[in-house]
Amino acid sequence: MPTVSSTTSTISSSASISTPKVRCFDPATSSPATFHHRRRSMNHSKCSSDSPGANGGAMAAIADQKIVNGEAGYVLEDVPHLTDYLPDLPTYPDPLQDNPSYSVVKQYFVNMDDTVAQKIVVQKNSPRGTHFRRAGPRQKVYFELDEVHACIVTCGGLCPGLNTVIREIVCGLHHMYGVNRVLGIEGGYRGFYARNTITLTPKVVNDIHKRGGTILGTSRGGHITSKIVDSIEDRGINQVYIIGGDGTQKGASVIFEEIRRRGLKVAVVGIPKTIDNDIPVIDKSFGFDTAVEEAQRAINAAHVESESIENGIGVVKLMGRDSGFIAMHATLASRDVDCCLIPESPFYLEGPGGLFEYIERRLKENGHMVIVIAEGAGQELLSESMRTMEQADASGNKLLQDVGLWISQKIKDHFARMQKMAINLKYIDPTYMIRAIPSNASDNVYCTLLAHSAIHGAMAGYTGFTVGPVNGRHAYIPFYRIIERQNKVVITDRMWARLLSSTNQPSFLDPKEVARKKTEETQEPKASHDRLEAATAVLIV
Ligand SMILES: Nc1ncnc2c1ncn2[C@@H]1O[C@H](COP(=O)(O)OP(=O)(O)OP(=O)(O)O)[C@@H](O)[C@H]1O
Ligand SMILES: O=P(O)(O)OC[C@H]1O[C@](O)(CO)[C@@H](O)[C@@H]1O
Ligand SMILES: [Mg+2]
Repeated sequence: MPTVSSTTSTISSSASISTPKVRCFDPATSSPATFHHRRRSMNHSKCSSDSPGANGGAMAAIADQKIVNGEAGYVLEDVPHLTDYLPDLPTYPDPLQDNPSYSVVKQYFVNMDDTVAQKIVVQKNSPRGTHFRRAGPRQKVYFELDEVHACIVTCGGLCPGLNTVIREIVCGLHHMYGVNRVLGIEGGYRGFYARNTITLTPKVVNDIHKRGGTILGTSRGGHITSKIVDSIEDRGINQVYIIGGDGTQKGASVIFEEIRRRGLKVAVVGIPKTIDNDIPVIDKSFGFDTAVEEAQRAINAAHVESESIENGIGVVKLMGRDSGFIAMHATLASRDVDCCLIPESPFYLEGPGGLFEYIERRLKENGHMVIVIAEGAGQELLSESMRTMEQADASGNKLLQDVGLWISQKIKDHFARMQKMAINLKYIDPTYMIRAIPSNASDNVYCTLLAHSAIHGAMAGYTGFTVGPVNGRHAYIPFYRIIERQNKVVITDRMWARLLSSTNQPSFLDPKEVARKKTEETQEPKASHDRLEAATAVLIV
C-alpha cells in the first residue's frame, strides 16, 4: 500500500469552488487519513432534477473527488463513504465469516488497502497512475442485518442480463448477509414516485435469469430527484441499487448528491448496463457478449442470402447509438462481413475510395458481400439528405434515422442508375432481437460478480459509486469518472486495424485525418481496446 501522503490537489474547474481538506476516518485503512476532497463541476449533457421536460435543461452538478496521492505517482480515486458525512456510524463484523459456504475461502475478505490499477501496460519509469478501490467483502460492515432495506431499479433500454443482476442482488443479499427486505421499483426512475413496488425474495426471483428484459420494467425520462429521494426516505430504504446506462448513472449521481445533502444513511450503488458498451473505465458492460453472439445469427442469414444469388448484398443493422462496439465485435467474430460502418468512422458513398466503388469491386471479386452498419453510423449523411427535424426521446437522447433502410435504398439507387450490374439486396434489422434475449453463460457469471461486488460495497458503507471490472478486477469507481465521457471505438487503435484488415474495406480516411485522430486520441486517458482485451481475462471480485 502506498503511503497516504497527500499532496495538494488542484481545483479542476472553477477557482470559486472551495477545496475542503477534510480530516476524516478512512474506512478502508481504519486509520485517520488526509484526503483531498476535490470539488469539480460536471457538465451533464442532459439534466437531472426537478426541472420540467425530459430531464430539464443543461445543469452543472458538483461532484466531490476523494483523491489520495501515494509514492511514485500513485493516485487513488476513491469513492465516497457514509462516514464522510456521518462520522459516528457504528460497525459490525461481516457475517460472511460465519457463513459455511464462504468461511472456507482462504482469504475471503479483500485486503483493505487493495486497489486496482487503471493502466496495466507500463514502462520502467512510468508513474504508477490512477487506481480504484478494489471491490469485495470487508471485515466490518456498516449495516446491521435486520436494518437493511434495499431497493433495485432498472432504467434505460433493455439489455441481456438485467434479470440476472436483479436475481443475484436479491439472492446475494439474502444468502451472504441475511437481508430479507428488498423492494423492486417498477418502471425505472419514475417508479419511485409514480408506480408500484414488488417485494423481491429469492423465491420470486428464482427463475428470472432465464428470461430476457427486466421483471421490474424500465423507462426513459421521469428523473425528478427530490421526488425520488423523498420516496427513498419515506420508505426507509437504506441501500439503492440502480441498474442502467450512462444516463442512469448520471441520475444515480444526482440522487447520491441529494442523499448526502440530506445526511441520510443510504448507500447509492450504480451497476452499469448498456449493450452499446459506451460506459468508460470498465472493461465491458454485461450483456455485450450476448448481444454480439446473437448478432451472428443475423450476419449468418445475410451471408447465406447474399451468397445464394448473383451479386447478392446483405445489409445488417445493429445497435450502437454513439459507439460501434457491437458492430465491430460482431464483424470480427463473424469473418463473413466485407464492410463494417460505425459512428466513430465517417464514410462517404460516391467517388474514389467511397463505399459504392468498394461494393462494385467486392461484387466483381466475390459475387456477393455483407455490410454491417451500426445504427448511429452515417447520421450526418442522413440528415444532409433528409433534412428532418431533430427529435429526442424522453431522456433527451437524439432519435436516430434508420440508417439501414437509407443505405440499402442508396445502394439500390446507385446500381440502378449505373446500369452496370444488377444487384440483389436483402436488408436485415435484428436490432431489438439482440437485446431482448436472456444473457448467455459468461454474461450470467459476470452479472453475478457485479451484483456481489455491489452488495459488498454497500454493506461496507461505500456509496456514490459504480461497480465494474477494470483490467479484469472488480472495482468501485466514483460516479464522476463514469459519467464524464462516453466509451467509443478508437479508430486509430489496433482493434479497428484488425477489423480493417479482416474485411479489407477502405478506411474512408485521408492520411491527414488519420494524423489528426492520432493526436486527438493520444490525449485520451485510456484506450478502449486495452479494456476489451483485458475483459477476456477471468473476472475476479
Ligand atoms: N443528466 C441526467 N440527470 C438525471 N437523470 C438522467 C440524466 N440523464 C438521464 N437520466 C435519467 O436516466 C434514465 C435513463 O437514461 P437513458 O434513457 O439515457 O438511458 P441509459 O441509462 O443511458 O441507458 P441506455 O442508453 O443504455 O439505454 C432516465 O430515466 C433519465 O431520465
Ligand atoms: O428504442 P429504445 O428503447 O429507446 O432504445 C434504443 C436505444 O437503446 C440502446 O439499445 C442502448 O442505448 C441503443 O443502442 C438504442 O439506440
Ligand atoms: Mg445511454
